[in-house]
Amino acid sequence: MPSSDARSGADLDPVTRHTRSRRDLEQGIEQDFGQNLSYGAYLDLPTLLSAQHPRATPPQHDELLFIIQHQTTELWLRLVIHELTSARALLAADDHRQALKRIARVKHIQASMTEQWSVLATLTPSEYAQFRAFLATGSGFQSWQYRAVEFMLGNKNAGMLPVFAHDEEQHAELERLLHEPSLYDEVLAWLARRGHPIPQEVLDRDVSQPYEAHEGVVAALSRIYADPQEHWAEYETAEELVDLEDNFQVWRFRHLKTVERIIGSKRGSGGSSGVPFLRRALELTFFPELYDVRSAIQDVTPEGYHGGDGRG
Ligand code: HEM
Ligand SMILES: N[C@@H](CC(=O)c1ccccc1NC=O)C(=O)O
Repeated sequence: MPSSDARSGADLDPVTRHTRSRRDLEQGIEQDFGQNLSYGAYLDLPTLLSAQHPRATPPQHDELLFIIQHQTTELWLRLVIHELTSARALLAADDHRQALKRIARVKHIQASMTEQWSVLATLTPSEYAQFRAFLATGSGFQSWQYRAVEFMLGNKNAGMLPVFAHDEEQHAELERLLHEPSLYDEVLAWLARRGHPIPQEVLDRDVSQPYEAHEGVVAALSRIYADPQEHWAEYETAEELVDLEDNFQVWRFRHLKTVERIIGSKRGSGGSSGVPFLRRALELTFFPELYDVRSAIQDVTPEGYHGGDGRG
């Protein structure tokens, strides 16, 4: 009589479909980790899993959620920076195909980061109030990786640097990114190299300054959007950037709504007005002309159409 495990297939050899003995199983599984690199060592889990330090006294059950939510976001941001750094370099080397591959991955990471807000949304205002005071003046304002991503995408704001003055390395890294071309600067330079009429003053701009929209860029993009088939690489790249910005805004919006339901209209621990400050950030745009071009696209009208109420 076969065991119920064997009947369900759980203990069958996947190749021979014969029942595996306990000894077979034990032989197949690596048990001597003295010589080989183990799972935990490769991933440095001892470091990762000993990096959660709740501060509230008496201890509060929900503080671990708060810490892990931030740490997972910071891990994803680390990968976003890695991918965007590569995407920018690939574009500078005229390899837009590989750059798009990097951007595709960033879009999936963003989706995951956004989805993750639902975990934090299980934190009620009463639960957060039990440990909020222990966070003192800590705030997302001080996330240098977040600021790095903002700079890389093109939201250059030198006013954010003093926040990192206490950490020489982080400050220097952000200062470096501030003076490097953003992803958008690289895309515009790439378009120019492909023969699109990007104004010289845009190509020569001081990249450490906030980007300002230029009519000449809207005109260049209008040609691309008027004939996608003819300019497919440029058109596809432009739409990928719009996806990136769209995803970023959805993340910002979910942050805002989560904050709203947890602290209401309290001021932020980082010194801002809180929800009104986060709401203003929704008006920021990384790639202004990619939105402007949308209103410049001519609607195709049916033959013989002379305007009116849509009934011809
Ligand atoms: C209970 C949860 C949270 C609350 C109440 C909250 C609240 C706030 C507030 C009020 C601000 C404005 C700055 C300030 O005055 O502090 C802010 C900024 C920020 N928060 Fe959060 N936050 C929460 C969770 C998170 C999480 C999980 C992350 C992920 C890393 C995060 C990342 C950020 C970032 C990056 C900023 C700066 C945004 C910018 O400069 O545009 N926050 N947060
Ligand atoms: N700004 C939040 C505090 C906060 O969220 C926070 C505190 C310490 C470390 C990270 C934080 N996350 C994001 O802003 C608040 O005002 O409650």
